[in-house]
Amino acid sequence: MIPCKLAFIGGGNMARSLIGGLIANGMSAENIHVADMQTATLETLTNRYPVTTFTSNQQAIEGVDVVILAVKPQQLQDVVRELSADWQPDQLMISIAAGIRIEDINRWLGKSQSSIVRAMPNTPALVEAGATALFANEHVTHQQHELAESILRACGLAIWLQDEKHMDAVTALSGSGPAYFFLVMEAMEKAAIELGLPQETARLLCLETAFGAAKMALESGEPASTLRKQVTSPGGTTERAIHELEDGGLHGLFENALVAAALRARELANELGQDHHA
Ligand SMILES: NC(=O)C1=CN([C@@H]2O[C@H](COP(=O)(O)OP(=O)(O)OC[C@H]3O[C@@H](n4cnc5c(N)ncnc54)[C@H](OP(=O)(O)O)[C@@H]3O)[C@@H](O)[C@H]2O)C=CC1
Ligand SMILES: O=C(O)[C@@H]1CCC=N1
Repeated sequence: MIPCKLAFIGGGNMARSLIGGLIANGMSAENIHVADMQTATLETLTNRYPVTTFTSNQQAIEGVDVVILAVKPQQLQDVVRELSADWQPDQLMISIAAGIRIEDINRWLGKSQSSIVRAMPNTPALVEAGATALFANEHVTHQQHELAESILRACGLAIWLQDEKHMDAVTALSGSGPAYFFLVMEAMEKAAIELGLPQETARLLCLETAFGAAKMALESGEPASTLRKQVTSPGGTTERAIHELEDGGLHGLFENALVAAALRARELANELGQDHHA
């Protein structure tokens, strides 16, 4: 059980995943408020979960302990400024927006000593297999620290960062990461279908293989390189396939991809961290 009342501002993809994970983990939907400007988005949510919905952000945060900002980075400044008037000193704000720094959120909120956590979750939170990194400012109390961790841990792994500057790399790795694996799945399935497998057979074998590889890497504790070598018989089939992937520049591609994502997070912070109301 998570002992708090929680409001999501923004009821889109990531909020939906976190809400699904929290409810699957025993959080009472009664304690979850969700605000969004789109009634259709709210309806999609209430069709699945009996959460309380609002079209007013101010009303949604009334009486809650924790507010999770789940709007796009481009919408964050307006939302934080809007919440400022009604913000209570004992409330905890958790921003999941890519890039945006705590110091900017704090300035937009305009209060001294506000408790703010930055978190970078990912969509597998929906099935309680998420991975989230968190960073707290100095005003977050021990109890709020535990609360933030318990909320994100309900959705999977939750780990604290020692330095906020690591958040951009986390965003590039695990925030965006599910999309990379989904892309690899798409590519592998397509190639298997081209080799003649029926679509459903290709899909199931591909997904179980991805799941099995991740489970084995987690449970064995062996480095991925060791596990890869165990599959790669000298002169065998895997060796040929890996040769193709490495020849095609797989390592360099991932390096470029993660650098590009982290740079985009920094760009978002620099573009959007400016005060457009100043
Ligand atoms: N998707 C992901 O995998 C991850 C996303 N994030 C972060 O989570 C945040 C949300 O992303 P995501 O869920 O994908 O985005 P979505 O666009 O799916 O969700 C955001 C929701 O907020 C609504 N919204 C816009 N403005 C307001 C407002 N002023 N008040 C209330 N609601 C508003 C949007 O409505 P409308 O569509 O009309 O604008 C939309 O329904 C982003 O900051 C992103 O960086 C972090 C980790 C992973
Ligand atoms: O693509 C994005 O910007 C967000 C942040 C991490 C995952 N999705």
